[in-house]
Amino acid sequence: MVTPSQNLLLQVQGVHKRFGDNVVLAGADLDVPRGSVVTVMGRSGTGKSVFLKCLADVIRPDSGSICFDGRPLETRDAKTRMEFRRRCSFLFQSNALFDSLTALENVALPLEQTLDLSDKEIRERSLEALRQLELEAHHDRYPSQLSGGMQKRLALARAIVTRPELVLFDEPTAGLDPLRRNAVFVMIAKYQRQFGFTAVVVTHDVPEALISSDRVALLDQGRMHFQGTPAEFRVSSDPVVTSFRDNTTALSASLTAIRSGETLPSQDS
Ligand SMILES: Nc1ncnc2c1ncn2[C@@H]1O[C@H](COP(=O)(O)OP(=O)(O)OP(=O)(O)O)[C@@H](O)[C@H]1O
Repeated sequence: MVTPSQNLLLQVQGVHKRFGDNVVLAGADLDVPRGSVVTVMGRSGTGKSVFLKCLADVIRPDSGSICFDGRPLETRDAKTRMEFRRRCSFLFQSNALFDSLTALENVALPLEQTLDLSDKEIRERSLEALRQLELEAHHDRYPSQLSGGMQKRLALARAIVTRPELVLFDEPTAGLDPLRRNAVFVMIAKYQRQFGFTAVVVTHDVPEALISSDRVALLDQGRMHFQGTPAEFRVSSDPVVTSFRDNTTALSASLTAIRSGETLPSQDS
């Protein structure tokens, strides 16, 4: 049983999830202080997305406890789960925008689904969200008529239009080039400060995560091997952390070399 902490918007303890024989989460914990950006890192396939979906109430854990604002998720009835959906938004890897809807209609959707507002109020609030993300002039465009960065901003406008307290970002930079990746992290930091939401981000982009997060966590073999500040992560002597850091540094060096046209030694040599 989790003892709720006032300072924590989310408290995750001992979450287990398996799919058949595949044990993905084996007792994962995470503390998310109010108003902070917490980034979960880990190797590919370690279960970061599954973990985030458990937080979003999209996947139900087999066991463990997830407390949102002091209330355990597992005991919530339909009404309070609806309330949770209003207070929490999920930004999908793929943006999950509807191609057949305009920017304005995409942003209006969560308002129509979660709040009892008039058509006029929905339009005004949707336009306001577009304005805040500097997209108002494009309100009648379809997602395919927007650039990759604008689509990301549109997805964020849709995620914040209900004024959520918690925003969950699943690989927000997936498929973007390095410049656009930086822009996405800047965007998250900027709007997190502007709107004051709490953010949990899942990413492969370790250098960017270490710069832009208040806290980071490392998921490995179903558990969080590390939780702390980026400064603590940089100097941690935990073997799992050092191995992850070394691999990331090696990968970064290889990518820099490829970008600058150097020939890399063969993997076989
Ligand atoms: N709905 C599902 N049904 C069955 N297995 C699933 C399901 N969702 C995820 N998995 C499995 O859970 C494991 C973890 O997947 P997940 O997508 O969470 O990893 P990840 O750490 O986010 O990976 P990546 O960084 O490559 O995106 C994988 O083995 C995946 O096949």
